[in-house]
Amino acid sequence: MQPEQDLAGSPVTMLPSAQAPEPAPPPVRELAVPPPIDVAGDALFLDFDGTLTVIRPRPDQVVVGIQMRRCVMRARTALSGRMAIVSGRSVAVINSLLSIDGIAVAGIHGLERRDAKGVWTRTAPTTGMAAARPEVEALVTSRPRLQMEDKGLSIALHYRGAPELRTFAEDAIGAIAGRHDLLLQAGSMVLEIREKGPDKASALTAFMAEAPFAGARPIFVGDDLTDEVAFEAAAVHGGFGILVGQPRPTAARYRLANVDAVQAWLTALEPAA
Ligand SMILES: O=P(O)(O)OC[C@H]1O[C@H](O[C@H]2O[C@H](CO)[C@@H](O)[C@H](O)[C@H]2O)[C@H](O)[C@@H](O)[C@@H]1O
Repeated sequence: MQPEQDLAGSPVTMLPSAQAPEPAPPPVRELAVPPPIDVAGDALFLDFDGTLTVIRPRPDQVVVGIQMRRCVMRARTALSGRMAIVSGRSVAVINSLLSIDGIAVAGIHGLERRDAKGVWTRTAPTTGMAAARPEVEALVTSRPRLQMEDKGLSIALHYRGAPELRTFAEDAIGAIAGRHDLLLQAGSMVLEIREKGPDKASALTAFMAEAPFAGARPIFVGDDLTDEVAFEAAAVHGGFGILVGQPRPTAARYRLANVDAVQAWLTALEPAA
């Protein structure tokens, strides 16, 4: 190996990359189980997939358990309506899967929102998304084990059924996002191209500016990487996040192990004094 010269002119021996020291991974904090919900002062923001429902091989296989639905309804009543679902799914899909009349929902990661009074806010679709759509269709035609989920304001490319295609999918969808000026967002074995605009953090912030959420302490419960910004937003508003799943570097303050633990935590909510 030839020594190279550093800026001061001294010879510097370059290590082959195999010998270069790996940066230490960030330490993973062990998080405590969250305290009970305070029904007098808390507002609850719930992610959907992986939080209220167990992850399934395909998005259309998901169902909400009867008991979980009851828990969510009971919590909403106990919190005097200070509850919203904040999901990557569309509001329409949340409505049909959860089927709770009038519940506040932010869908497609915040790009659409129906508030507690039933008022809608929706990001306008761009021509970029329209131009990207046939390109994603062609991609999935070329690799049928990838799955396309068209949500209008975003298109998800799922590789849960073909994990070995992850790098291919990242490169291909990344190029499409770049060509059409769309955001690329990674989730749980999914890559999404989406319109620019609100995310889960801004959705939480928007709810917190309105009745009946204003003045409450926000708690955001979620499992996915896309929930991290909402954990941070909850903290900014004086609350905290609860990570669902395995420990990982996170902005959440507490952790629940899985969907069953979320249900148990919701079931144990304290009645108002
Ligand atoms: O924000 P969320 O409510 O957690 O939604 C995130 C995405 O969830 C769905 O995909 C994920 O769940 C599927 C069903 O369990 C699973 O098959 C997929 O691999 C996961 O990524 C949903 O299909 C997406 O649209 C949401 O963005």
